[in-house]
Amino acid sequence: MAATVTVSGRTDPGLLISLDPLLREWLPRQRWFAGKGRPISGFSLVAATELLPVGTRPGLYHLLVRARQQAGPGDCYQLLIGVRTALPPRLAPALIGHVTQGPLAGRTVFDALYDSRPAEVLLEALRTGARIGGLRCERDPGQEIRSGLVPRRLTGEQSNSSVIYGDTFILKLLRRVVPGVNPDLELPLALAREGCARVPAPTAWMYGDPGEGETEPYVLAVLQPYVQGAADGWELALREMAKGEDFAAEARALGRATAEVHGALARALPTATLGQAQIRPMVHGMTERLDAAAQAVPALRPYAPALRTAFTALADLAAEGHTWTAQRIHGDLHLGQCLRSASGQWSLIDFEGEPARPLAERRMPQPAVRDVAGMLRSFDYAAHSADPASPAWARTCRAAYCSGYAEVAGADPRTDPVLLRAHETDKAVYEVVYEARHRPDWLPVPLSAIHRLAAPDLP
Ligand SMILES: Nc1ncnc2c1ncn2[C@@H]1O[C@H](COP(=O)(O)OP(=O)(O)O)[C@@H](O)[C@H]1O
Ligand SMILES: O=P(O)(O)O[C@H]1O[C@H](CO)[C@@H](O[C@H]2O[C@H](CO)[C@@H](O)[C@H](O)[C@H]2O)[C@H](O)[C@H]1O
Repeated sequence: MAATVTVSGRTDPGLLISLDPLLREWLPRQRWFAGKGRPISGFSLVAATELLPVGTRPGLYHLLVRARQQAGPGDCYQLLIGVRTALPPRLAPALIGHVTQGPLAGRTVFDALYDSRPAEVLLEALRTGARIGGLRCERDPGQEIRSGLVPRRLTGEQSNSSVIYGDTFILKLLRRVVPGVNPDLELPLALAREGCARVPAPTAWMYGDPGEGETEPYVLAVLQPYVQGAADGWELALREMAKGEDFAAEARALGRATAEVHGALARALPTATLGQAQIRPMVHGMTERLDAAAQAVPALRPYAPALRTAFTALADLAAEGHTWTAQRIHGDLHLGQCLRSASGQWSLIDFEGEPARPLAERRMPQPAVRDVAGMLRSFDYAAHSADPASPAWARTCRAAYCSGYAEVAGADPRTDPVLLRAHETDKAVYEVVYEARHRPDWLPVPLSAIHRLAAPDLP
């Protein structure tokens, strides 16, 4: 591959002179930008690598850029910046802007993932296990990657950005990145070692060297086999519900798949026992999140005292000496993270956890019921986003999912209602904040669950 490294971010602030005014406008408009609603006060370059020289069509920079917002260091984002003299019409949606200052003055810069050549450069780096400046690729020697696979960008709103290569592989480029082990690579690798076929095994991945004052590398991208002809659980559930079809058999299969993945994770990675000393901070975290959510979303406030009882009930059980097992889990499981292949097999994807939480927290062993609660919420979401809402549909799916889970795990999550209610409440509170921030029209969906969770004994 022709890529050369000619730029080190720490010694080339000139690049940011060109990009700064454009990124201030463009970055906050991206779905994956985590700091919405707070103005950007400036940028610093964590790393910059020239992958294709400026002047070729296109020039290509790989950047790790920290966006400062108010106090604190700010979040670091991975950007692939294409550089051309002018954009062809097909790349119009990728436009970042026309540069008026600094070394790129007179050029047009754009999100290079929209363009095929940059996507090919990435695949070639992964295929060959390349080391390019601060970027380092590794791959599973047991999986073949053919060269020349044709890329297409995955459209649709995502937390990150993905490119599909010849319907054979999918590359996920992480957008908001932090140094350290990322569960989106760590867990699928562990599951592959364990022989668990429910999760596509990583084929190749890319690290970025630590920035100044940092000790751990960044996980930047993961390539994995593309599940062809797959439909995600959310699409399927809505489709079946609209036809008046039962989804119980699929919900049961999903319960079984979840339990298989949990079993493999418990075998592959450390587990822990949670007693009062561990439950107390967990409950404290749930309560804090509830309080913060009630501050941010006024509609939640009337329910807060009743919701808090879901957490205190768990603390009370722990105080009585009850213990629970914790293990590594998916961390943000919902119907959209489940893919059904053309042959009807379910896979789970996207092990990043809730992206807003600190990495260390996301990597801690937790009760597996947390994932179960995520899926139960998802059936409820599907049922209450339909018009008219179908609570009975949700009830059937939720029961079938728990039964399927129990068939494999040997224990039904419903036999621990206090733990389950605490986690469902915590998830619904998270969803209220998520929807208020990202999709205000959807806010009534988690709020209807909040209403039910606050009065659990109502029919
Ligand atoms: N292995 C795969 N095979 C087929 N499609 C996939 C695969 N992995 C992800 N996808 C598709 O890409 C979308 C985004 O992937 P995901 O890992 O959830 O990224 P994000 O973190 O950006 O939400 C999924 O909703 C799914 O449609
Ligand atoms: O898939 P992501 O990692 O981006 O997860 C985030 O976005 C999800 C929505 O796209 C959000 O999920 C919520 O909405 C889903 C329907 O769109 C529903 O199935 C989920 O149960 C509900 O939580 C997720 O919470 C958020 O982290």
